[in-house]
Amino acid sequence: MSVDVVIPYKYRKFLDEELSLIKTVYPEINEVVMIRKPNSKYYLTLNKIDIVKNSSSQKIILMDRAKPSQIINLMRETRKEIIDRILLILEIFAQHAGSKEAKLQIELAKLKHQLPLIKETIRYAKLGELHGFLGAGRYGYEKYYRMMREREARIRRELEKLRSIRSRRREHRRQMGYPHISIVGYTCAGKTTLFNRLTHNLKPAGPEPFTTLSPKSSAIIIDGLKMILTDTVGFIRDLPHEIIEAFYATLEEIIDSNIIIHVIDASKSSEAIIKEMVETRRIFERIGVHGIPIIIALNKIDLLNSEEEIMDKIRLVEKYIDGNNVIVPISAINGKNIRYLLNVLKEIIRGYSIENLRSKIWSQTRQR
Ligand SMILES: Nc1nc2c(ncn2[C@@H]2O[C@H](COP(=O)(O)OP(=O)(O)OP(=O)(O)O)[C@@H](O)[C@H]2O)c(=O)[nH]1
Repeated sequence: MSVDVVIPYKYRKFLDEELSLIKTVYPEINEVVMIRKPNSKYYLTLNKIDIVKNSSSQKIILMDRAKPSQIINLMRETRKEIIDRILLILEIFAQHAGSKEAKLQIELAKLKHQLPLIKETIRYAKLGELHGFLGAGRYGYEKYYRMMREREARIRRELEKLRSIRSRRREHRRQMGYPHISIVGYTCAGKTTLFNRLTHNLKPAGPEPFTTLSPKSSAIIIDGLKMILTDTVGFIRDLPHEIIEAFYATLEEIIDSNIIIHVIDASKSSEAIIKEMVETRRIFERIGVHGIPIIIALNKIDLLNSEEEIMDKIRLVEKYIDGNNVIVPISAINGKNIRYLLNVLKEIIRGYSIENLRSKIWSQTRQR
């Protein structure tokens, strides 16, 4: 099924990234419409409405947040289904949801996101403004709304139960005294590939975003030192706060880590890398990551053309880190520098200071 895409002008620099997100669910994109200033009633301006109205697609992907009233008006005007950016991300999550917890979290986020829209639909129905398309009747919507609220309460209770089981499991791990390492980073940075390399596990790793949805942990032993490694869900630029909240249990693991491995795709442009560093820091602040040593795994160096290019990327990232961070350039796919990475992990766990480590790594990197 082909779709039309509406992208606010502010995202023009990330057009490729936004389109690749969409393509993971809807491979066939028909029209791409850029919007400078949304129309207060329809979100789209009237001449842009004509473009999507006359296209052959049945759905419009609106890569922004729109008011419920704007969505309903646009649906009425175009007679097409509207999927906004949050719903799209939830659809991508749903494609990869493995655990029961992840599935419930997605459903909860979806319900929470749709409730205001249903409420607005009821308001319109009460005003008698929804004839024909969307005009399923006020009582139908009210019943649906009540059902959704009940389902929401049930999911919350279930999630609470699952969360406490998981925190008991974490507590157990802590009591066993094993250090906990979380692998975090943007979607498609190579987290799962690195996790697989470090644990020799076989987990799905693919070019499409969000291959990892529920936290997966595995024990690894480096020179007799046992530690627990966890692969986490991928971050996304402008991650909607509704999703942060819904995925709190997943991200919770990060706060409890002794060390964080932040995987960055070094083959991206400098601008994209800086944006990701800044955004990741914001996410860390939001979920309460403080004082945890962070290893920046500058991944995919096999895609860079020369040692100089690798050094350039290291220098770039260095400008955005603090004293608690150390950079290790790696290739998760061919294993380059993985031994360095393991050594750094080991040294941090043994109490080696990041400052000392940093100069050691630098000299090793230069000698390669
Ligand atoms: N060239 C190259 N490709 C890599 C490397 N590491 C990962 N990839 C590729 O990058 C893509 C994404 O890798 P994943 O490991 O699934 O990425 P992820 O960060 O776990 O992604 P999400 O689960 O979506 O958050 C896959 O096609 C990998 O094969 C690397 O070191 N070099």
